[in-house]
Amino acid sequence: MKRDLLQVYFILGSNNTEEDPLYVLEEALKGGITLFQFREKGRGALEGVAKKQLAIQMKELCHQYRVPFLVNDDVPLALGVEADGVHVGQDDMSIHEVRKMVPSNWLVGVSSTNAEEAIQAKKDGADYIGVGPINSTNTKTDAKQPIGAEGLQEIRERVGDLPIVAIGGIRLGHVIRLVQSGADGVSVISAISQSVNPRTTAGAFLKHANYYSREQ
Ligand SMILES: Cc1ncc(COP(=O)(O)OP(=O)(O)O)c(N)n1
Ligand SMILES: Cc1nc(C(=O)O)sc1CCOP(=O)(O)O
Ligand SMILES: [Mg+2]
Repeated sequence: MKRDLLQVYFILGSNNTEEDPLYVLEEALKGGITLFQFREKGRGALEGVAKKQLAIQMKELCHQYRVPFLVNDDVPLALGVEADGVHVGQDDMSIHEVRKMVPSNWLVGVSSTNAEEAIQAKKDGADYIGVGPINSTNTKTDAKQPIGAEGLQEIRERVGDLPIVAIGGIRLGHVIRLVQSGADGVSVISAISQSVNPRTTAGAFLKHANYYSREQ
């Protein structure tokens, strides 16, 4: 995959904002997010037809701005809305199962908290890994212990040039250190979804991630 896609990877579900999620997404797209993941889970999450309808609307918005649309966990939904990829964690469908089900050009991302998981994800053919949690987060109730920039750096040293996005409790002030530690970009929910100005915030994240990005 083009690792630039990971620079500002925004994740959103309807329960991550008090605003209209489509408004928040469009503002983030205008600000310059480079990749999007629909993650509809947790308290009050939409299900069934309502979930699919929101996914379709979000995909259409992403495509207007030429940003790939990925779905978290739910591979049948991703297939049903003709997404551009999926993200799975250690407790979700395995990458082998996912690859058997989805078109060969789809992006498949895998979560990794330590070097062993990251090395396995690389062997299994992940397009990228989501490494975290970097910091503590209120957004994911079952998040593991934070690994910090040091944990990320160790994983980078063990996986060569595998594309990496850092995730978990990331704010603008963390971006430089994370890119210096080997991340190709950062993935955030609340920093953008709860910003008073998601467009400006997304733009600021892009500026930081871009300025410090490594030679490709
Ligand atoms: C980019 C990215 N990285 C990690 C995750 C977390 O996936 P997972 O561990 O499966 O947890 P849930 O998001 O499903 O609760 C992610 N979604 N995206
Ligand atoms: C979805 C997710 N996955 C994580 C992991 O560590 O794998 S942390 C996380 C939540 C990210 O939200 P926020 O940017 O608001 O902290
Ligand atoms: Mg998951």
